[in-house]
Amino acid sequence: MARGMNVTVVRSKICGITRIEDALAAVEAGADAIGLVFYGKSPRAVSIEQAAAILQALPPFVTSVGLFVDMPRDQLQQLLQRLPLDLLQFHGDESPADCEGHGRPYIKALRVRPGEDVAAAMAPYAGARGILLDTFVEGVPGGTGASFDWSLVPENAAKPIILAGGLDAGNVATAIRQVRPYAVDVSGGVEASKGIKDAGKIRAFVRAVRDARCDGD
Ligand SMILES: O=C(O)c1ccccc1NCC(=O)[C@H](O)[C@H](O)COP(=O)(O)O
Repeated sequence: MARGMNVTVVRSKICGITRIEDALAAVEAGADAIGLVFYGKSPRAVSIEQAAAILQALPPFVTSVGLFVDMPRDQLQQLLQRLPLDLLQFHGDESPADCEGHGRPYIKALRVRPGEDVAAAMAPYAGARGILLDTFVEGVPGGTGASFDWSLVPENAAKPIILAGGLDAGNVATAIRQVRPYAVDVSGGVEASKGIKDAGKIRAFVRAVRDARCDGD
């Protein structure tokens, strides 16, 4: 039983996309979603204009995810008037109320500390479509390239779990077998340099996700 849902195919999101060519490489590799970072301190941040061009270039049936870190509500709502993002990912200290009321579904990212009670941390976000579990690094809200203790992921999570943090083509199959997530998410593990994706690494990652087999499958 995958955490949160009983899926036979684990979905994948390629995050930190900054170029149309990288978005299309993710789509061609079979990724299910792409992530666009609207957090200015990240080397993967995109402008509204960059994001609009990337979204315009996407073919159908690929979910576009906007990533935010404690963005003021009015600024977020102005951005959403200009960008047809399918899903919002809140990666900061947003309360459930901060995540609601934008007219878009959302996922909440939780950064997992050693020994964290993840089920308790998830509980307030009943309105989320899913919970992204990432690695806690002091002062770095996301894109750390570091993994966390996957044994901390609750067995019967109340929401679909998206596993993130330090994944790459070399470890994602092990992560899937251990955690059995609804989906996986990667940024640094498919890059040539910060914000510049490597199409070959993207293909290898998605292939490794597709080839991963859970016990009993
Ligand atoms: O990717 C970033 O630079 C980033 C910056 C600030 C907030 C979130 C960010 N990324 C969010 C993601 O969903 C990443 O894919 C996730 O943190 C995993 O990153 P990585 O460990 O590099 O695969």
